[in-house]
Amino acid sequence: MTAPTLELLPAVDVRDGQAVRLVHGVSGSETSYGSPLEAALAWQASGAEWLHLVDLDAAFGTGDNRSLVAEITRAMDIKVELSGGIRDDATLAAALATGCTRVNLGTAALETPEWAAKAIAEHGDRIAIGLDVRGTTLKGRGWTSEGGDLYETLARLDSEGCARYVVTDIGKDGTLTGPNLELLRNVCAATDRPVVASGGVSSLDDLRALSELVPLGVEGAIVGKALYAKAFTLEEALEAVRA
Ligand SMILES: O=C(O)c1ccccc1NCC(=O)[C@H](O)[C@H](O)COP(=O)(O)O
Repeated sequence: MTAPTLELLPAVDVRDGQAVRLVHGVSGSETSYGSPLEAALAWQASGAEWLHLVDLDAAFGTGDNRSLVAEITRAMDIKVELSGGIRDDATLAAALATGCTRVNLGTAALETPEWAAKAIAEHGDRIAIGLDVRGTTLKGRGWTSEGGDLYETLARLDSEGCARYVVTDIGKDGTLTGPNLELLRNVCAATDRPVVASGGVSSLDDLRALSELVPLGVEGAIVGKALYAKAFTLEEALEAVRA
């Protein structure tokens, strides 16, 4: 039997209707890359099986791009993971109604844990929890507010039946400095649920290093800046994780 390959999730982060990249997730640090729909379609045409689609305005509380994000999700033939500002019944219902494969809850898991637990119980595998950390401290509200200890929260979410975690080292995000492999190893040691790695991928070697963590529980990797900066193509990335 062949070992599973690392899933790749090219990212489209949307701010004010544009595809952007941030550095360390800081509002105002964005570089614009034009139409998010065109970016999403381009990743799909390049062979992506997943799209990681983030509404940054909803995450930061500076408005939202919900109708655009829904339009992009509906235009995709591939699986879509939706993130950003999904924090209550209305935003969760709207996100799930787009037909996305799953949604990421971040802030809600920290600020309204009972609501997040209910969402996990009701929607199972369609809910992933985004664990966005500096060191081992979780961050919410577009990574601006403190949200407690990573490992305590992970234990709580495991006990509530969370299906999957998306783990971002904010210090690495958008910096092209390589993923935090130690953090990912530690998270995989603390949970038996699959982990999607996010933040910092800069090279095909980074993707090969993440592939080596698949047996530990790393299921996928979100890739943003490296693709937009043309450090490699998505086709090359897909080939590298297959090899
Ligand atoms: O995902 C969120 O909800 C979010 C909220 C606030 C700021 C950033 C957010 N997400 C960013 C991403 O998911 C990035 O696209 C991803 O980590 C890729 O990082 P990189 O490859 O380093 O560009």
